[in-house]
Amino acid sequence: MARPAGGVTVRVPAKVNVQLAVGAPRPDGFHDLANVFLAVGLYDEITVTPSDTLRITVTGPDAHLVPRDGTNLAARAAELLAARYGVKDPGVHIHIAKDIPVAGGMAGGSADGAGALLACDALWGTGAGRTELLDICAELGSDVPFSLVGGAALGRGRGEILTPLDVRGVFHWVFAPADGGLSTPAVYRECDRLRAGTAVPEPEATPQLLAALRTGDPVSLAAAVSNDLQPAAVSLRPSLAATLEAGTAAGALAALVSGSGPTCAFLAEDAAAAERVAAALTASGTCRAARVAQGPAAGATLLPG
Ligand SMILES: C[C@@](CO)(OP(=O)(O)O)[C@H](O)COP(=O)(O)OP(=O)(O)OC[C@H]1O[C@@H](n2ccc(N)nc2=O)[C@H](O)[C@@H]1O
Ligand SMILES: Nc1ncnc2c1ncn2[C@@H]1O[C@H](COP(=O)(O)OP(=O)(O)O)[C@@H](O)[C@H]1O
Repeated sequence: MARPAGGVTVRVPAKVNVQLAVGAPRPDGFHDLANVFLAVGLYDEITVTPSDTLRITVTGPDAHLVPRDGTNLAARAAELLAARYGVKDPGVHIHIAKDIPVAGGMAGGSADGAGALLACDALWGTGAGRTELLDICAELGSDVPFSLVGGAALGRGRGEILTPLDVRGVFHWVFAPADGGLSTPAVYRECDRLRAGTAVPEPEATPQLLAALRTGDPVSLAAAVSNDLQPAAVSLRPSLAATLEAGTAAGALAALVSGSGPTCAFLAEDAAAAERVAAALTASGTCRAARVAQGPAAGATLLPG
């Protein structure tokens, strides 16, 4: 389906967590993190046009899995912005062209929240500054601020307190979405269950990982990636072990679960190696699909016209 005419369109990337260090549960139910985000070139496009009421439409392979009601993060973003700035006619048609796997650990819902916020700000001329937009993003969800800024960043707190990171060059990735998603709160609960009775250290980004990003060396990055949620995701979805193994056997430098999963992420030496890993994963039958993408990618971006 073509983009609805006469609107404002924003393109927003997915993310992979190259390190996800998870602390002990906090009294508010969240976990303190050292969350090293890398935005990657798989995108949702959010188009907003004036309408009498709030209306959501979605296209794309996973469209049927996306809520069309007020729980959609894009709808919540529009409502929060309108309430904060006293927008007189906040009716809006939000169209989501969805390419990011749903409930896949790649922050697709967060991308749509950040995208709708930026698009509505432009449509309504609210003139919210970067700080105000980031503040609304943090209210929408822990990962939403990163979807707005993109690139690479260290997320502290519950992931919403961002420090941009230097990255040299591009890293070549393969992403293997699974059939069916995993619930983020359920994966954090499983992580707590698996670690019950053990001392959980304060989460810290490792110097080796940050150095690997700065030098742009995929072999160094592969040696440093880690995800504390991976054992929990594999515990809830044991078939992920076969997907990870298939990517490693195909020559990936590193294989890890993306965030809370179930999408598996594979780091490759270069573009040609990524294509080979993707082909082998597709042929292995251990995942729904396999797609190459590069990171870092730019954050939420207004598209011309
Ligand atoms: C795991 C991560 C890694 O980047 O991403 P996904 O894999 O979901 O994409 C994030 O921490 C997901 O962030 P996000 O999806 O924005 O979570 P939120 O809406 O803020 O929170 C949903 C639920 O996840 C749990 N949660 C989230 C963040 C955090 N630091 N600690 C938590 O325990 C809580 O149970 C919370 O109620
Ligand atoms: N715009 C949206 N796109 C996808 N899912 C959304 C959206 N808004 C709310 N959700 C809800 O958020 C859940 C998590 O979706 P998503 O952000 O894609 O995954 P993850 O948190 O694993 O990165 C979905 O199962 C869905 O119920």
